[in-house]
Amino acid sequence: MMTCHEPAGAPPRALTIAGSDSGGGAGIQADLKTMLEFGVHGMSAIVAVTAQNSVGVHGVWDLPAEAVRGQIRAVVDDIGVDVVKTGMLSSAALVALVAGELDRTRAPVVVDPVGVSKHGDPLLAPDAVDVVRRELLPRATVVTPNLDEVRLLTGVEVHDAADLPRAAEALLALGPAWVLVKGGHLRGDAVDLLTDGTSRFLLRGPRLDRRHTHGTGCTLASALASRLAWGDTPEQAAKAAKDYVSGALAAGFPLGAGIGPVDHGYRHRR
Ligand SMILES: Nc1ncnc2c1ncn2[C@@H]1O[C@H](COP(=O)(O)OP(=O)(O)O)[C@@H](O)[C@H]1O
Ligand SMILES: Cc1ncc(COP(=O)(O)OP(=O)(O)O)c(N)n1
Repeated sequence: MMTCHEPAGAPPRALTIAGSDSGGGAGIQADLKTMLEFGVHGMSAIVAVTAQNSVGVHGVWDLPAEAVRGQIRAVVDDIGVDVVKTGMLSSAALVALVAGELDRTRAPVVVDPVGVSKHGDPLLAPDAVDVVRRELLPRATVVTPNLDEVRLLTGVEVHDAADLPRAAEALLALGPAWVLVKGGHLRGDAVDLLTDGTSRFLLRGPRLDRRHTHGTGCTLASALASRLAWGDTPEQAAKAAKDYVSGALAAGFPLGAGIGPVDHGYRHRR
């Protein structure tokens, strides 16, 4: 276990371990933009490169294990981290590697268990799902699944907001400290449930009828991680993240022929 001193005068340090989205709306690119918006120093370990745009994912290339391990260790062992966020991890071997590397830090870990893209393109191999369950989720401070990921990880089907507590319980049984189940794919209000099994917080936002929603999940998880790095409680961090993603989603803009990105910089364009 490495311990580093947070230098006086430096912002909190956040490491995203995720895939690259060439289109800039999701993945590492969304994470770093969000981290900048929240005033933390964003750092990255790229696990896979995707050729991706507004109409889909056209190619995926995993990085060699050595390259992923090297990036994580370079950051953790010298610079230090106040929070880690994981996103697309692609393969069973890379999920296992990342889970093991998390033991090198005591920082909180936000796990966004990315399964498929908005266009239905797979971003996690089928045989990696069980490794996420067994090796990654027990290390998570907060796990942030959408409803497809809830079904993939637990088999629980969520049809309306009343099903969210059951989904959260099934996820908590896999070992994370907190679960934030995202109800973005429900009808009606966009309701998310945050719980540690004792406290329960419903985060409710009006459903925004927008086409340009690419990157909502990565953005929410990175905002949450950034606030944790500043010392917020999970409740405070999740509320701030929900506000931010709602604003970014309301300001999403068209790019390309398909689904455009949420606007990570919306606060500068008002
Ligand atoms: N149309 C929408 N209107 C308002 N909030 C939304 C909408 N779609 C998603 N959200 C919110 O965005 C965040 C990310 O959720 P979601 O889109 O379900 O994640 P993912 O990108 O992983 O599928 C959640 O807080 C969710 O409630
Ligand atoms: C490289 C990469 N990582 C994650 C995602 C999924 O991002 P998300 O924020 O869930 O956005 P959508 O794909 O659902 O729009 C991705 N697409 N690419």
